[in-house]
Amino acid sequence: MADSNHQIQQTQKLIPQILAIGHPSFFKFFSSQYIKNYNFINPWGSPLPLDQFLTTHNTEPSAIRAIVCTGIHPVTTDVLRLLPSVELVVSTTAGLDHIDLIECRRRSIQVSGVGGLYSEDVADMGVGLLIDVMRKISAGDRYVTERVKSGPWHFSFGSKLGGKRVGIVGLGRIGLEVAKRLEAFGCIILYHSKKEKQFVSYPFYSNVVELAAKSNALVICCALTEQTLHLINKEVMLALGKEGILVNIGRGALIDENEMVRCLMEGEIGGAGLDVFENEPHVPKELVALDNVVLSPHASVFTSESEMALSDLVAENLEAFFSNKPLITPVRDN
Ligand SMILES: O=CC(=O)O
Repeated sequence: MADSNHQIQQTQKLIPQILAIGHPSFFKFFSSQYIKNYNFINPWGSPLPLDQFLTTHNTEPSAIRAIVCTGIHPVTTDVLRLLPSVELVVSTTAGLDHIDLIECRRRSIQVSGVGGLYSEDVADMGVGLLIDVMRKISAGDRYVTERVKSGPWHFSFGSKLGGKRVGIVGLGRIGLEVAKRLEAFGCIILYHSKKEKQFVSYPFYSNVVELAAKSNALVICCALTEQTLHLINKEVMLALGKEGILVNIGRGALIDENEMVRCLMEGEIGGAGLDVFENEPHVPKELVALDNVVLSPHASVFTSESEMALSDLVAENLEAFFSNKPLITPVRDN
């Protein structure tokens, strides 16, 4: 018995202990490929506070040098404080609003993100939602399957995508992919970003209200920060106007959701395609009833291909860190 305890302790020393913060499905998939390399300690679903959880699982907090997080639970200063030896936070998400980056910087904790891993998938979803709202694909599906099964069909017209002016809010990796796709559909691209990008010729608007006033649709794909919280407020929505469409593939709180619901109910904007919500998984019930709104369960990053690539990328970042090499996809400015 003593021997086997000793063996377990030795193994724990050799296999890095990693705190897994997030839904177990990713860790299950990841472990199916990299089970031998890492020992994941996942407090998901435990009612215990993290410190008690670690004690109960015989884990010495100072043995944990890395965290992998999937964005469902925040990596706060309090979490980091419990782990005095953490030197790396690996995020499986494009958005990093769940990580206290300031505390990481203060403690010189490295952070890795996903680079451009999801950009195409998220952009596809953004364009898909826009087309769906404009051409009423989901509304048409409900019309055919739930309402008028036997005809005759009298379904209201949608609107043409080609020629529309689309304002992209956040011209980062995802925004650029959205722009590329919509240009191919014949749309005119305008944008708002933290800074003007010299490498594109699209018109830049430092003011989102002005961008909205010049756009038929806004596609929101910027990061959620203190500065961008409720960036899309009543003024922006009124400027977008009664025919205007909002697509959100960023984070729910980028839009003032109560105001958006009111604008949709009162016809102040024309429609919305939403992959994200302010208090997920809560979705305002008013949205469910509207035919000019298309809802998606925060799914833009999820494809079988991206899951596979993500798993490899997380492993590569962990491997780089544990071999004292530079991270593959470090978060800049951290
Ligand atoms: O929303 C998903 C992500 O940020 O990766």
